Amino acid sequence: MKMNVEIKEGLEGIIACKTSISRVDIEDGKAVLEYRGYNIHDLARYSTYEETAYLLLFGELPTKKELKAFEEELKDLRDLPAQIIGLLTHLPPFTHPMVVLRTAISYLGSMDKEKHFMDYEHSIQKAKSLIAKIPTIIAYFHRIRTGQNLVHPNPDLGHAENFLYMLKGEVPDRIEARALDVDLILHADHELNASTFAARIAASTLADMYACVVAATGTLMGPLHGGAAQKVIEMLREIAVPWRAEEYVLKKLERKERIMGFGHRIYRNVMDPRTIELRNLAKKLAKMKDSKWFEIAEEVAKAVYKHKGLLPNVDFYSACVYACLGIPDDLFIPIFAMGRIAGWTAHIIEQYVNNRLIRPRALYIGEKGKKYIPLRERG
Ligand SMILES: CC(=O)SCCNC(=O)CCNC(=O)[C@H](O)C(C)(C)COP(=O)(O)OP(=O)(O)OC[C@H]1O[C@@H](n2cnc3c(N)ncnc32)[C@H](O)[C@@H]1OP(=O)(O)O
Ligand SMILES: O=C([O-])CC(=O)C(=O)O
Repeated sequence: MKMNVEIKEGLEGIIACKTSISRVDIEDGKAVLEYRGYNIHDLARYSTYEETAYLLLFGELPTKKELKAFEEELKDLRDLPAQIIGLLTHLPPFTHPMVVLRTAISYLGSMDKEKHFMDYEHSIQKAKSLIAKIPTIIAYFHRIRTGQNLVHPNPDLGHAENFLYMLKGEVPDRIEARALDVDLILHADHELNASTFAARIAASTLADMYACVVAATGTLMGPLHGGAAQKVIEMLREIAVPWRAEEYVLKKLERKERIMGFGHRIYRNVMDPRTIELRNLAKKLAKMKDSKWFEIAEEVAKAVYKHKGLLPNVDFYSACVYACLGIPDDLFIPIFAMGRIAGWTAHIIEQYVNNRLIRPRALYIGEKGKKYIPLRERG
């Protein structure tokens, strides 16, 4: 390969596939995010997670009848096979819940005799099952590791509301349930982010859907991607009071350390549209719960902008939302996955339908043509 070939480190700006699932663009200096052509602000205002998941999977908003049927199907698929509950009780209680999720999804795959069927109907069925079961895996593991009885899914409750109910053992109030619902809508898809790309790479080899979702789950966990949300709350806890925020930020920047929840590959100098919605949610919840997290977060955001010119990303205010909802820190990334599963599965299906193996090239920069010296002569 020629040495003057241009390499885009981190594949920045490279168009790697076509998609009709979500669109991220900068138009007239403002960021636009649409799912299947619908603006994220409209979806956050009027939709539910179930409706948004339907939209991502099927490409159109459902009719009332279609939505009802979809919601009922998800409810029917919520509970876990006994083997998965067994797995959750056997994993060490200190296991990170993201590792638990990855392992449980892999186990679900081992139990699905039809996992190798990649046609549209089978794929949609697996997607529905994963969307329905991921909240139960997260909530059950949390109850098991904290020595509490399992709270089984409640068919009278919607997706987000039921998750909070299974996690905490009581039906959440309407505002809290809606806050999580909106958060899940906002996390449901984001074009070719790292975890979705990982899922599509796996799908391009015709790996089964569980294998693709395991690849995505492992990728989401990294702190430069979804893992940042947990790091954000750890940072806010360390700062503890709003007046310490600027000093904390300055010290981090002096040490050339990254401040979690800031910066984005696409939204360089424009606000991530999801951040606008999540900031409003975090503000409202902080007021309602008399929580300090929003106030500290605001001071951090001001300081990071003043000293580095960076804007908060989706992980920043979502961390405040989860903290105000009383969700344990290490469940922040699994909740991201609980939202993103709709996007991951839609992308896996899109990849299956129009597949070509994803296999880019690398420019070799190591030594060449070296003479092999047998071990006995190497000393
Ligand atoms: C759901 C999501 O995945 S959203 C992203 C979640 N991740 C985080 O919040 C982790 C913190 N953020 C980051 O590490 C980065 O901004 C990323 C990984 C999101 C994007 O990275 P890239 O697109 O590769 O940006 P890149 O690394 O080129 O950064 C450009 C400049 O901004 C700086 N920068 C970017 N993010 C940060 C940050 N969070 N804190 C401090 N400096 C930062 C870089 O050091 C670099 O500065 P320089 O030009 O002075 O060297
Ligand atoms: O798109 C990205 O690179 C990261 C992101 O915001 C997401 O996955 O939601």
